[in-house]
Amino acid sequence: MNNSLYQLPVQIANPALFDSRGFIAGKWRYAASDKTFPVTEPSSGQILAHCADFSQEEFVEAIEEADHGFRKYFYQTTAKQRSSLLRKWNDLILENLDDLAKILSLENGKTLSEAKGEVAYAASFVLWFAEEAVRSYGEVIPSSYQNTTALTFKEPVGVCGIITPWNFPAAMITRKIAPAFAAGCSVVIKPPSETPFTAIALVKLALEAGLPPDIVHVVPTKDRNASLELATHPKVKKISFTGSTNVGKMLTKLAAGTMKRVSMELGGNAPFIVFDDADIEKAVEGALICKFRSSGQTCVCANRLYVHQDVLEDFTQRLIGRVQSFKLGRGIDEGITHGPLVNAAAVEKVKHHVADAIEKGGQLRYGGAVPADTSGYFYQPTIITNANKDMLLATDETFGPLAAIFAFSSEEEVIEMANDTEFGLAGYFFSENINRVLRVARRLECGMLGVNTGLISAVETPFGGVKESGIGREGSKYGLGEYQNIKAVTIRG
Ligand SMILES: NC(=O)c1ccc[n+]([C@@H]2O[C@H](COP(=O)([O-])OP(=O)(O)OC[C@H]3O[C@@H](n4cnc5c(N)ncnc54)[C@H](O)[C@@H]3O)[C@@H](O)[C@H]2O)c1
Ligand SMILES: O=CCCC(=O)O
Repeated sequence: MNNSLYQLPVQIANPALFDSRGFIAGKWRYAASDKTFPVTEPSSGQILAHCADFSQEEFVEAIEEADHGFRKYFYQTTAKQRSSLLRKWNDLILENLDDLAKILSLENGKTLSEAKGEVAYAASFVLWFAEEAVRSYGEVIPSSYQNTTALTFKEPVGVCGIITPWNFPAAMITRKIAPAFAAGCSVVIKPPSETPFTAIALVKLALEAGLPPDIVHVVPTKDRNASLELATHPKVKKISFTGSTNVGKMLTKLAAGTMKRVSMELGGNAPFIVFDDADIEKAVEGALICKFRSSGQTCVCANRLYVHQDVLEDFTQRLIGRVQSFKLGRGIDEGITHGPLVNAAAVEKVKHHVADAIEKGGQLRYGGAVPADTSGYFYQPTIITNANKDMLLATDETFGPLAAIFAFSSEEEVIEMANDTEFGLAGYFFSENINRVLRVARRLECGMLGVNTGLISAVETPFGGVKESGIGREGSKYGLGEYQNIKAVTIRG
């Protein structure tokens, strides 16, 4: 029998990549209890496969083994050795890009071209941190004591607990574990239960690249309490989480019990501002990317579109014109531009936000319903104007294909509206006036800003938020330091 409890509904060149087992203590295995959980294909609502469902005891086993592997030898590997393993892993990901993208598209629902883009994006973190690994320098500090030298060493933090969301099943994992390996850490990964198979496939390739078996563990589970071991076990020295703000806060509180390092990449509520001096065509292009990418299910998706009253109708008409050409359908099928939402609850949330907005005075300009002829978790791309701050969508991340357009009349007013949120992940604005660009860029409260673009994600750019959108930065030259401790060494004589 295939290692998966089901066969994939499409052919892949390397069938061994699709596996429903976890990898703990050097072995691919099912849970000791034989428990599994179903994983659904969002495009059809049908079960894709069942995945091994591990217990708290199995998390403890993985953590202890990861600690052992870290101490035994990974800590002592050279940066060059780790860099070369990461390079091999990057090559294998790219060689298997088509297969990984198919697995990802099936379990997540995103289109095959989006899935291929994500796998390439995921690989870019592996290559980046292969390069960073060998350029991680300590310092010599001028000491204030006579005849004394002060130095810093950068050391791996140790075992890292990794918890990631379903919306980027590949990239959210590599953005964490590539810098962890580059620094010399070991990892225990709890992949999202909606999309565990991409993570499992990536770990298979990491092992094939030569990463030592006892420093990488992937432990799927549907039992949230079991995975909390990653936030409480004293041998875990760092927890790196991407997901919703509420869960991030809960994990941070638990991690405080043993003073773990934390990286928290949390929810957003991105403002997207179109000033009256903007290039409207550019703004529409930006909105298509950052509102409707992955059907609105990215943490950096625009959630509130603020458009100056003088250009509002022009912008809205042009946006409707472009959205009309979207082709909704099964992500993996040819010609589809937009896939489904992840599950029925996600569809219900969009429905609820749309109904609430209409009840509070919003004007439905496009979409606004579940398409009649689909069986999966679909919702039409939807555009609502006359949005206001009392609507749920003003404060709560919709995480779906709903573009809510608010009118504004002055720069001062829109900055206040944009900053009126506890979140601060991404923001976007469009203006052709350089003075305004610099002024507004300084005043918007967020970790990442797109100016005259809807595309901000790239390996070299620090990814992360302010306010309740998180702690820490991923990717870029800052990402490696999140997995390192700085040790100060003062030498007399
Ligand atoms: N800032 C970023 O980089 C970033 C990136 C992607 C997604 N996100 C955010 O993630 C959210 C969407 O993802 P989601 O719905 O998977 O988030 P989520 O918080 O529900 O789940 C994220 C992960 O945490 C696990 N989890 C959920 N509840 C848990 C609990 N009580 N105990 C232990 N583990 C638990 C999930 O199984 C999953 O692996 C959005 O808010 C989005 O903005 C942020
Ligand atoms: O969903 C959030 C992460 C997506 C990205 O890195 O662009």
